[in-house]
Amino acid sequence: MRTVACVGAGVIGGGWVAHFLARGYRVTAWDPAPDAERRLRDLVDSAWPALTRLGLAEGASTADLTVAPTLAEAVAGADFVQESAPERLELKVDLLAEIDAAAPAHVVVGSSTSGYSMSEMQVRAARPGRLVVGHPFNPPYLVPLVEVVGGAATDAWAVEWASEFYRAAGKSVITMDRELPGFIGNRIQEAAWREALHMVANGEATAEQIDLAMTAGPGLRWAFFGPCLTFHLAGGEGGMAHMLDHFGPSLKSPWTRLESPELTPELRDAMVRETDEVAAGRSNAELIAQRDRRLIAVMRALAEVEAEEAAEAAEAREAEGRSAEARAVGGDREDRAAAQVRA
Ligand SMILES: NC(=O)C1=CN([C@@H]2O[C@H](COP(=O)(O)OP(=O)(O)OC[C@H]3O[C@@H](n4cnc5c(N)ncnc54)[C@H](O)[C@@H]3O)[C@@H](O)[C@H]2O)C=CC1
Ligand SMILES: C[N+](C)(C)CC(=O)CC(=O)[O-]
Repeated sequence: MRTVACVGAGVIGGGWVAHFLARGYRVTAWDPAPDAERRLRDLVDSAWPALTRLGLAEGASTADLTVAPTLAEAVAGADFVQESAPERLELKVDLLAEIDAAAPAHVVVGSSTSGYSMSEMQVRAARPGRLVVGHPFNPPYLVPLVEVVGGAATDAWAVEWASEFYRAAGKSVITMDRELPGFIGNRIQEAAWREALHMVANGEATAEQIDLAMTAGPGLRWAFFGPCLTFHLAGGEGGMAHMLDHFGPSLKSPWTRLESPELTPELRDAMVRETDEVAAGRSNAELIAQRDRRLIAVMRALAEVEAEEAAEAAEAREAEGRSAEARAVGGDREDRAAAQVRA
């Protein structure tokens, strides 16, 4: 497994390219946009310092990227294909059929779609059995999660194979056993996003307040405990059961407005204007560099704490082993003494 083809090389496709290169794969990319190669190489170059800080696979190099002139040439020698074209159903349906026709017959194809089901997308492919969803999170070269799920016509082996491959390529994989609109991660974050849009639409909160509410509040905890474990602790000694009995009824209060708000031109403009204020003049490149440094800082801090916990657990196991041994030796001595008394 050496070569990955990335079809579509925008924000996500380019992020996948950077990830696979950093993991030591050869990558062939294809994107029909005239300026795609320049954009892709810029993205890889801007991601590389973060990836280098995080640790590259042996021999990993940006020189292992080839931008192919055609889709067929990009996928011809691939061991895996990752599709990251625009989120338009018709486009995905046609493109996946084209990839399927051009890629070697045994090769699995993953789609980065953030919402369509593979059942909807695989309908024109001649060999739909090898098509899976592999939904990443931005930027795919740093955020580990990939949600893997097949469609009605996907073979079980392809889902298994893709999950194993992503894992071997350094990702945290959720293999889903059924299709779920929006998968899991987006179901959760879109709920928060709908609430944010409602609050801006109603003039109840600004983009700045919403971002601070998340980064200084729940977001900080969600980096290591998810919403379930976090709320388990909110129930004190009674845990999740007390938490649900205590706060469950308030879920039906008018706090939440989970129907989507009307995305009026006014709401759209307010979101754009207020988010620009939050960005406070920082360019996209500056924001990406800040985001990547912060993500790495959080990942490093967590890795450090996990290593300390693992060392403490190993020490505790060793101490337990030593005292079990001491008890066994003591018991042995007592048995011998008792035998002498009996004799
Ligand atoms: N942007 C995000 O945060 C995330 C996006 N995704 C998914 O990733 C996919 C790509 O989204 P983005 O990278 O954000 O979009 P994007 O607009 O940044 O990139 C799409 C790229 O596809 C290229 N393209 C256009 N037509 C194409 C075709 N027929 N074949 C191949 N490439 C073509 C475009 O030139 C462009 O470079 C979508 O399915 C999206 O839902 C998944 C997770 C997160
Ligand atoms: C905005 N989005 C729905 C395309 C986001 C995702 O799908 C995942 C992410 O990176 O947050």
